[in-house]
Amino acid sequence: MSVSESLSPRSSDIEPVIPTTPLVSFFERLQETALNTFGETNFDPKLYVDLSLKFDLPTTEDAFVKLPKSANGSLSAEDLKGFIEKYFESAGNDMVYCEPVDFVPEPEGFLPKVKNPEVRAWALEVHALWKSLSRKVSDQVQKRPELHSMLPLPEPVMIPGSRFREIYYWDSYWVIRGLLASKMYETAKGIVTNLIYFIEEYGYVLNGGRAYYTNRSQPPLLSAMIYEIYNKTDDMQLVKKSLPALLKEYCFWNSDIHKVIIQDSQSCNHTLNRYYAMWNKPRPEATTKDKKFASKISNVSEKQQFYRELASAAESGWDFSSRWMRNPSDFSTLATTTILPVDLNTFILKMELDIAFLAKVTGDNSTAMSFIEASQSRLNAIKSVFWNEEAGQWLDYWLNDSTCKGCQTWEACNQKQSVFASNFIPLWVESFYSDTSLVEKVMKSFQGSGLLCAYGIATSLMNSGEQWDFPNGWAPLQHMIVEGLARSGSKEARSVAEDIAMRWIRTNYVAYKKTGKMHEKYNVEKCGEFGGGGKYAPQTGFGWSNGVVLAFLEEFGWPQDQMIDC
Ligand SMILES: OC[C@H]1O[C@H](O[C@H]2O[C@H](CO)[C@@H](O)[C@H](O)[C@H]2O)[C@H](O)[C@@H](O)[C@@H]1O
Repeated sequence: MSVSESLSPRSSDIEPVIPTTPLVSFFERLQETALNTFGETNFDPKLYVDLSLKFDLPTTEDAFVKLPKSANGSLSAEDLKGFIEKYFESAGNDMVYCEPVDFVPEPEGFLPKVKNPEVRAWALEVHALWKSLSRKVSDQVQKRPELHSMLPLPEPVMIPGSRFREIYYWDSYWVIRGLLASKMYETAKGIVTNLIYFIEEYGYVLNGGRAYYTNRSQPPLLSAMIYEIYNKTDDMQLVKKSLPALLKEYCFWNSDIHKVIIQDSQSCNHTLNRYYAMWNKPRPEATTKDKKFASKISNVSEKQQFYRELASAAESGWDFSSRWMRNPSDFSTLATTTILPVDLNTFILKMELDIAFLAKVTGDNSTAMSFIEASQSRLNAIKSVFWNEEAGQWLDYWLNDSTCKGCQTWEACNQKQSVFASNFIPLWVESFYSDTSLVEKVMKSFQGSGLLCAYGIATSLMNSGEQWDFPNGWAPLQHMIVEGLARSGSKEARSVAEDIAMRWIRTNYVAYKKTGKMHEKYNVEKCGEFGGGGKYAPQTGFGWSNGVVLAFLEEFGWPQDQMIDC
């Protein structure tokens, strides 16, 4: 029996939906009323699901239904504003600022390779941003959780910033990489403790720390966080505490809904994974928008499926992208659950390798062996299903349908021929470095792909208007590709990596000087310009961008007389 078969719970429910709380349902009603009353201008639906109640839910609902309505059922903006002020705490009040225990303005041994004084001064400013992003869940949430969508957590968190006022799963990996460069090991461990707490409570790491994020996860990088922290701190206690949680998380990703079997041309079966949210309704943080996107779908089960595709795209972290659409100009053709994604399977390969490593250091050789075997099977699967020799890239694989009963036969035409940054993510994992001709081929393919722009790596080649597409560049994608090239063992690849890191640092620096802020995403065609598109206004702060700048400066440094302006 394989490691995933022996660990995986067999769910009989193939279309699972995790129920939401009465509070979140009420917030959704409030959100819809707010849109109808205040109008579209500057409307952010997430604001309404991030409020806290001042009184209990029945009292608040009672006051809500008693609000005076005109003949056509509408409320006055003044009445609704007054109601919100009287009955709710503002969004963000459920977290309090908290000074990180291990923050010092200039840590000893901070970024030793950064010699240029201007770059060093800026890096210290970015380092200081940890103070503005550090929060602790308020005591009010711990005392009366039923009044809040914020979930209680044992340790402080780093929020991404702006409208993202809670912890996020995959963002935390790059936050932690930055914290390690900032020598803030205790803060990094606290973040991991929170994510482990999610696994203990829910069986997996939630998309984020809110009651409306309990129906899906995000790209699984917890093992990678623990691996990085252990390498810097040798903290065996942390490893021992995390292993049971990692095994549980591994089961979650290998549950029936996430698992797909593909039979290759040699009749060999491969198990791979996909994103699959346990939700078939509008995402509460975007109910008003999701209903609008679904408005032209009249069939009830097709509508439910569309909502599942939306939530599954959110689970992928790439919400939203032409990558998940059958027809990139029609958002209602989202088909996330019909795709086996290259990056998700790379993350699970990394999880297998990390668990094997962490089990070995605790002396648990039998777990280590099983996970080495699991990683070898996945390597074969990645090669057989995703690798495309002609392109020199790993391509997402489109399933024949999303039901995934039994196994599907591999067909070359099901590899998606479009170029996405995710096609190069496997190079982030060391398993591929021993094949020097493969590294060379992938590097050449990347250089000729069109993704490498003047100020970083574009997410795709298509300008669909979605945020996970051209011309946006995202910190996590820059980091994984740069780190993969830099560690691959090829000298040339390392110098390509350094060049990309410098382009990215430059544009982050110039944007910071212009706006005073670090941004969630950047426009890789224009120096110092932040990204746009998508379904919400561009955000600042910003956890993963700060983390990647610090990690790049740690790895490559910045020479004394190298200019940083564009
Ligand atoms: O509210 C819309 C979506 O917001 C999140 O996604 C985006 O921000 C996250 C935090 O930086 C990031 O992890 C994700 O990659 C972004 O696309 C949230 O994760 C989504 O679930 C949510 O629908």
